[in-house]
Amino acid sequence: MTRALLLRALTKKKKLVPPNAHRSISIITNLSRCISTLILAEHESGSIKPQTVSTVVAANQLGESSSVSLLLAGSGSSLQEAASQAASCHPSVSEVLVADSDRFEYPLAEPWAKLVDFVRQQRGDYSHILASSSSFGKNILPRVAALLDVSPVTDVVKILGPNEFIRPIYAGNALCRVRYTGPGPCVLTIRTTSFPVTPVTESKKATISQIDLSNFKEEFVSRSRYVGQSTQDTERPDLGSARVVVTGGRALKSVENFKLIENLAEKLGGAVGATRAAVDAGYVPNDLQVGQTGKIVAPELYMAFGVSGAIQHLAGIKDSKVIVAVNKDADAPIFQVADYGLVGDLFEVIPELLEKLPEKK
Ligand SMILES: Cc1cc2nc3c(=O)[nH]c(=O)nc-3n(C[C@H](O)[C@H](O)[C@H](O)COP(=O)(O)OP(=O)(O)OC[C@H]3O[C@@H](n4cnc5c(N)ncnc54)[C@H](O)[C@@H]3O)c2cc1C
Repeated sequence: MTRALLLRALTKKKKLVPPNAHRSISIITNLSRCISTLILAEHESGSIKPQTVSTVVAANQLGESSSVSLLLAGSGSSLQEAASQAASCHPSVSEVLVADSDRFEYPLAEPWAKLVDFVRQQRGDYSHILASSSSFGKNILPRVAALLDVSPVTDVVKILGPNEFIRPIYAGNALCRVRYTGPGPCVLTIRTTSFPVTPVTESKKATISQIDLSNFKEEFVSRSRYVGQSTQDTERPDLGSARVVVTGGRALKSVENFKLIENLAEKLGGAVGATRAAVDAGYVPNDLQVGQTGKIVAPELYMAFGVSGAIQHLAGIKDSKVIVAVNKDADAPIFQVADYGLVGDLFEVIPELLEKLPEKK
């Protein structure tokens, strides 16, 4: 592919997306009992996070007559704002449960896991307990499963029925069909990039209930301590849910050079990603790592510069709608998965793209 063609393709981004990009998932279900799902909701600055809404979409696929409850914990006015938003985030949400206490100011796994068990005992049995496969969900749900003495099913990418799921194994090189046969509840983490949220016209507001925490014992929260949180650039979209992701690999060679990737991401209104080699070399912090041991992304446009295409990296990008790769090695494995590939030196290509792409609107 020539540079001129790549540039033309990028300036007409909309056309890059194939018509079948938003795949529909067919569901086989033999539901015989009512499905009642509790979802651990993530929120920030008074807003529910997009991955929680994707988890609601997944919950809907467990069965036709499912009821969906969202559990929000935290403290203060931002929690109540998030709860109010959660109540209308998707028409299938039937109830929003709010645990308002200083003890949940930070998302520590131990008190959260105890809270889930507490809520389950107070509000009745749930057939399913779900969270997204984010660091939040992956931290808490295994503890919930251990408390309930059940085995969790992690990283679900497709739901075939109330107890039958598809999940990736071997760094995404194989898909495994899992049937959960243990006692209830069925505890799942959801790979949210596989459950896109489609716009819904119906608007409905779920009821919001405050959880009575007077019997929630203090010793439940004593084992872990919040130390701190560092948040990167908040101007850019979240890597996990961005429409455009621009990723740089080891070939960038320095922190200084990595600014080329950041400038291009800025121009395209996208998020910055990195390979593990780039992270290990210290060019960017590790929360930008994409891949098997980093973030899973599914943007409309994924651009990889100086990325070889190791399987561990590809495991994190395979759901991207369009993949563009620039690498000076024509045999680099990334070209096997790229929709558009350009054999070239990124230090020439990126400045040219920066010059010729129109300014962000
Ligand atoms: C258990 C495990 C988990 C892992 N998890 C992850 C993960 O989550 N994410 C991840 O990314 N990796 C992961 N890795 C590492 C992975 O195997 C690769 O080592 C890594 O992805 C390579 O990064 P890279 O493509 O930047 O570097 P390299 O493999 O060194 O590739 C650099 C590429 O840049 C090209 N290049 C060089 N100069 C230029 C230039 N000027 N212009 C254009 N192209 C140029 C080269 O041709 C080469 O293809 C994991 C590995 C293991 C064992």
